Amino acid sequence: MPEGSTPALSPQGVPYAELSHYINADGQHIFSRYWKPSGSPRALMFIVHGAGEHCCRYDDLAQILTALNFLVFSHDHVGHGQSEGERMTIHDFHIFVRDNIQHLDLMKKQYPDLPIFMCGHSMGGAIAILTVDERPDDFSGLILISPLVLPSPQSATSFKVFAAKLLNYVLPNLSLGSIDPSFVSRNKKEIEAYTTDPLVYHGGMKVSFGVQLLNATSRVEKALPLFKVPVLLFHGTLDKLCDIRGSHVMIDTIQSEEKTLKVYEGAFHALHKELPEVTSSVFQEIESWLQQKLGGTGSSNMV
Ligand SMILES: O=C(c1ccc2nc(C3CCCCC3)oc2c1)N1CC(N2CCN(c3ncccn3)CC2)C1
Repeated sequence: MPEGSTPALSPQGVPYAELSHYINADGQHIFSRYWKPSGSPRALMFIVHGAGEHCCRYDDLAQILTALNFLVFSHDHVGHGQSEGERMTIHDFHIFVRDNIQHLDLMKKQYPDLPIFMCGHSMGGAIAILTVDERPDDFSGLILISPLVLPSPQSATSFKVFAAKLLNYVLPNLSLGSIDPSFVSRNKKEIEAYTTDPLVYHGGMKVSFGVQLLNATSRVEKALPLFKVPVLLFHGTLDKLCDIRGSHVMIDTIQSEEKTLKVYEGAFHALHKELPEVTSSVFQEIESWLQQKLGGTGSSNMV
């Protein structure tokens, strides 16, 4: 460290020298996380978290994947968790995709011969779709948990969309309010864990961020007709944040030979943080789909 210079600190005041991270194209420190299997890895899994949360919330899923000898990696998007950047603020949604591709290339360099899968939740699902769309040959499969493909009709009526786009010019930092976690999961323990997590952003979503999410849904819609990578999709019928119709549109539009949509009756948005019977089913489905991808042939079905 040159004399006199102060060490770069995370938003929580931890020196980045003590944290795994990479530096993105804008010179921002992006906190990264790695879960390594005990043996030599047979594949890589890139986990992409959603808006307001952070990658360490995916430890449960990562543990299951390392038991399958996956090396799991992820990072906190700019403006999230332990990464730099104004909280939940982005002027171009593509920055999330750009940073994803940078991390992907770092891991490809380190593990050039391993197949790579990606798993995204909610906004992270949109980021994952757009990342795979840019690098289709880099991925052996994509897993999506309640992805943001279409906004829910409640949160994005045409009046609200029009108002948000207009407001974005005059009051981009105006809060649209924050998510009620009880709308997102029926699991009281998970709701408590989320609401007390200091790395989660509990502030309201800014108008400018909501507009970027809308832009993302338009980009995703354009990407679907040419999408060919194998997909495993999960969606709850009572998702109030990301409309399940988006997953139906996706499964009907993509050209992937192997595509599966698992619908969970009565389940809310965060399927990986839902009632135990839902979350364990999702994790079991992920396990068997990956085992089949790495060992058997693919198939296409919807249940
Ligand atoms: O990525 C999202 C997210 C959040 C808000 C959104 N609003 C939209 C609309 C808004 C209008 C314009 C079009 C898009 O999409 C969103 C996606 N995430 C991750 C999810 N969080 C919710 C809270 N979580 C939670 N809550 C309770 C228990 C466990 N986890 C973690 C996951 C929400």
